Amino acid sequence: MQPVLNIDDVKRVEVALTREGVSVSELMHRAGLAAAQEVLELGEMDNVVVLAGMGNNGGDGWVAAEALRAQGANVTVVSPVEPDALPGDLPRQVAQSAVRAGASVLVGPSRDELDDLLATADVALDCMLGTGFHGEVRAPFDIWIECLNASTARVVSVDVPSGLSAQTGLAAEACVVADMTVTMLALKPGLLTDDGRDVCGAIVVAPLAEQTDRLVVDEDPVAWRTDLADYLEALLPRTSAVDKFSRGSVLVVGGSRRYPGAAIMAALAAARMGAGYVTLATPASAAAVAQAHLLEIPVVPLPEDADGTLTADARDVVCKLAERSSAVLVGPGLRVSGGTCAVVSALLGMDVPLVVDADGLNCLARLTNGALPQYPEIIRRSAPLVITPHRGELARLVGRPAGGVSSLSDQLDAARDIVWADGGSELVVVGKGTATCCVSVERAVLPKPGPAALATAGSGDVLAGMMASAIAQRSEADVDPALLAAYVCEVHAYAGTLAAERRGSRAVMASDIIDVVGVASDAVDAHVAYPDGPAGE
Ligand SMILES: NC(=O)C1=CN([C@@H]2O[C@H](COP(=O)(O)OP(=O)(O)OC[C@H]3O[C@@H](n4cnc5c(N)ncnc54)[C@H](OP(=O)(O)O)[C@@H]3O)[C@@H](O)[C@H]2O)[C@@H](O)CC1
Ligand SMILES: [K+]
Repeated sequence: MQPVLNIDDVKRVEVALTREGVSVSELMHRAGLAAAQEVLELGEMDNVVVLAGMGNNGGDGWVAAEALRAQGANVTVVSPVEPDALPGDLPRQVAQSAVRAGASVLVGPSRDELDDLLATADVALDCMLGTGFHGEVRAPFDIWIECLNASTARVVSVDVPSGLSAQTGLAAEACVVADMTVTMLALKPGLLTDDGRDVCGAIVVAPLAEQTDRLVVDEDPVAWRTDLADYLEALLPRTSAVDKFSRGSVLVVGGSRRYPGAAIMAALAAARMGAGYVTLATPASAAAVAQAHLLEIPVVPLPEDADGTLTADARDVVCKLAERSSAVLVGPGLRVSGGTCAVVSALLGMDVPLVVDADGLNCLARLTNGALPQYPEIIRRSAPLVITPHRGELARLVGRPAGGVSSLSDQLDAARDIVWADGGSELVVVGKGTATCCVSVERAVLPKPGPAALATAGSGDVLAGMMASAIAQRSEADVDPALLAAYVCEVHAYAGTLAAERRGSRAVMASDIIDVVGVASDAVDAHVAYPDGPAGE
């Protein structure tokens, strides 16, 4: 797994490195050399343009320029001011050194001059703005970014694409779209989520010092990005010695007269993820339509009110069914009412692994007055509990205003508020977004995010069904619950990719994802188990 650090923690690592004798000047040299090395590895890169800003990100660029010049490249550095006029000591010194080494400098070019220069470039190094960037991009960098994005040069961004917040992943109006980002010391959350996913290109981490790994871990990384090999312990069992019950049984509690579909999709996804036996319990007036869609899955009708929503009387039947299940999912299509809240509350009180999704989460928000971290006893239990909120649901659960969870960083913060208040190892918060985090009290795990095709109605219901299925199949196993949840997200993401290949990237519907869950999990498992084998290539 690769550690992900908040920007403030990256700065602390920088300070810790200086305490261990690696100066900021030395770090800047190593950063520039690391960027130059990546450029050299691209191959025939004779003409290089370096767009340098005024801070240390620019300093990295001047060092890279000198190193590439030493390798025989034609290097032109574009700077807003003369090298001697750079305000920071370090950037000024490395700029003066690059000039002495023969790098050409173009100061304050017009748009046409910059366009002409970039037209001759094989590669452009983006060193305008790094982690010190804030607000909207000011001149001249806004214009430089436009020219760069319009050019045909390969673009390598140093540390972070200029214009992107490395913390939030939100891009300013002007933001470099890179082919590659060489980021210093560790991954940052903003590179992995939201606009960051579209503008970073391939991400290479340059550790800069042998002490870095240790010092990064000392800073308690805000998250860990998984590699496929990390999932080995999370793989679902594949043995011939099974019957339908030993493969895990899942109870899905969901649906309403108005929304029968969500629960149907969750039940189907649970079956496709490998549970041997799935039961759907749904309000009586949704049961007939559900049964018509579910040939292999029994549907149990439950007491309902005049709106076709569960009443509190449903609790007894649900709890009896839950006792016989290896895992329960509650929420998809449920709606929020006194009756549904009573059912969710009863399930939380049981000793059965439980996944709470969608309206199950909205019931949980209502049961805790929109302040779940203040009522940890409601979710504290001995059996596993996985809650799967998207950003809006997560905001409601922790009492933030609408839109109050708007980045991966926010997702991680809000999820931590919940798991730390709970304090137990049974709880995982799967915070869904353009990057999904699986957060337990132990750590936060980031699975590889899926394609935009997954952002479609019902996709979350499918994930929730898959999650309950995986937990049912691993109920006896001692596996890190955040890792198991991340594995399920990874399979869901790959199923989205397969569905997009089959249907077209904008045409995927949730049922297309369900259809390929089985082949997606086979493929992910093969990659995990045999990373170098034919399936892993
Ligand atoms: N951490 C590490 O270990 C290492 C870090 N290293 C490198 O240091 C970088 C961080 O350097 P940094 O702190 O000097 O900030 P940086 O990104 O160059 O930006 C500051 C400049 O940008 C300007 N500026 C800001 N906002 C702006 C806007 N909206 N529009 C326009 N301008 C704006 C700001 O101007 P000001 O706001 O001060 O007027 C100032 O001039 C980091 O990303 C990495 O590359 C490596 O060298 C070694 C190891
Ligand atoms: K940059």
